[in-house]
Amino acid sequence: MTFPDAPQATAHAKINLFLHITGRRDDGYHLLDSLAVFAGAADRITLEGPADTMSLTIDGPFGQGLEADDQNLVLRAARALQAKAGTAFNGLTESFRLKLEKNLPVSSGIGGGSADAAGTLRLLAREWNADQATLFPIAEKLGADVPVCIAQRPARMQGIGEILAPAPVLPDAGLLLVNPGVGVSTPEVFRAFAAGGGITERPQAFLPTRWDSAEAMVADLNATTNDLQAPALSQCPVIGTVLASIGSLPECLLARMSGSGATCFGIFPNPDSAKNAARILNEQSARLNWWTWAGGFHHTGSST
Ligand SMILES: C[C@@](CO)(OP(=O)(O)O)[C@H](O)COP(=O)(O)OP(=O)(O)OC[C@H]1O[C@@H](n2ccc(N)nc2=O)[C@H](O)[C@@H]1O
Ligand SMILES: Nc1ncnc2c1ncn2[C@@H]1O[C@H](COP(=O)(O)OP(=O)(O)O)[C@@H](O)[C@H]1O
Repeated sequence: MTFPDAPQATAHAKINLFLHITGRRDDGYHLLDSLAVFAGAADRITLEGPADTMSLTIDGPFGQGLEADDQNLVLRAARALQAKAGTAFNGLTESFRLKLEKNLPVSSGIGGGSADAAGTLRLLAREWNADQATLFPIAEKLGADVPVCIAQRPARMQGIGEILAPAPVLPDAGLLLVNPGVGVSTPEVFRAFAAGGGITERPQAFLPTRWDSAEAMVADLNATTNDLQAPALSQCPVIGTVLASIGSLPECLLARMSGSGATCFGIFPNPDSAKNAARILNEQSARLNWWTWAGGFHHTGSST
């Protein structure tokens, strides 16, 4: 049982509105230029109580198939912060029973695991009075997407994700997320990208300081792309069906894949038009058992 006032963190889905690959480091990691934003859809992490060692239980619609083992990003984040900033009593570092409510599909290009790691760091930082400067080096080691998930605010991501620059203030647009239930491996998609010819030389994308409407945002996004979409599609052809389905919905302004896939998003004039589109898509594709979510952005303003 979870107590109503148990400390909790929400771990919001990250969406790459565009993703350009600009180079490659000597260690093989790809350099990116990407606009990362956050959707209302979220996992939830709860600190259920004290324990002798860090422990984790998982529930929620996508909890099955995700192990609560040492590799889980919640436990890895908890232990990494514990080692740096944990409070000790009688010679023992404080540990907790953690619970993860997994609402976001796994390995799906919306950074659910990264968001969980960042949410766990925020939650435990409150318990142990750790500041953001302590969290960042830990976040970077946990994964390329974890730093942007700390603030969960729109940011332009560069480097491999560790360089965060201000993003435009977002409009109150509608967002539809659709995942066809097929997990996609991020390293394999990057490998397919490299095998398919690699980097396209192009001028850096222009981004204004704000967008006042979904239409203005989409006008600029139309000059960008997701470089991982074609390689992901070659590995997982159903992504093409998802993109075509989103693009055919009423009032859809843009249909694109997020991250390394397979989740795709649609941009709509406002959250209600996105919810209406989701209702129509769910009726059309009920037999396919796709995961859908519709609403708005989590935060519209950048933190940097
Ligand atoms: C592609 C992106 C875009 O936001 O999102 P997702 O599809 O994961 O949501 C991220 O860069 C993914 O970040 P993240 O999922 O944290 O990746 P990591 O665990 O650090 O890396 C997994 C593997 O992907 C490859 N990788 C990852 C990031 C990067 N910039 N270049 C890479 O080549 C590497 O082979 C690495 O071993
Ligand atoms: N709490 C977690 N949630 C999701 N995936 C996790 C978690 N902990 C570890 N993982 C592992 O991290 C990998 C990437 O997961 P995820 O962040 O969902 O992918 P993506 O960034 O593509 O959406 C998967 O192989 C998964 O097994």
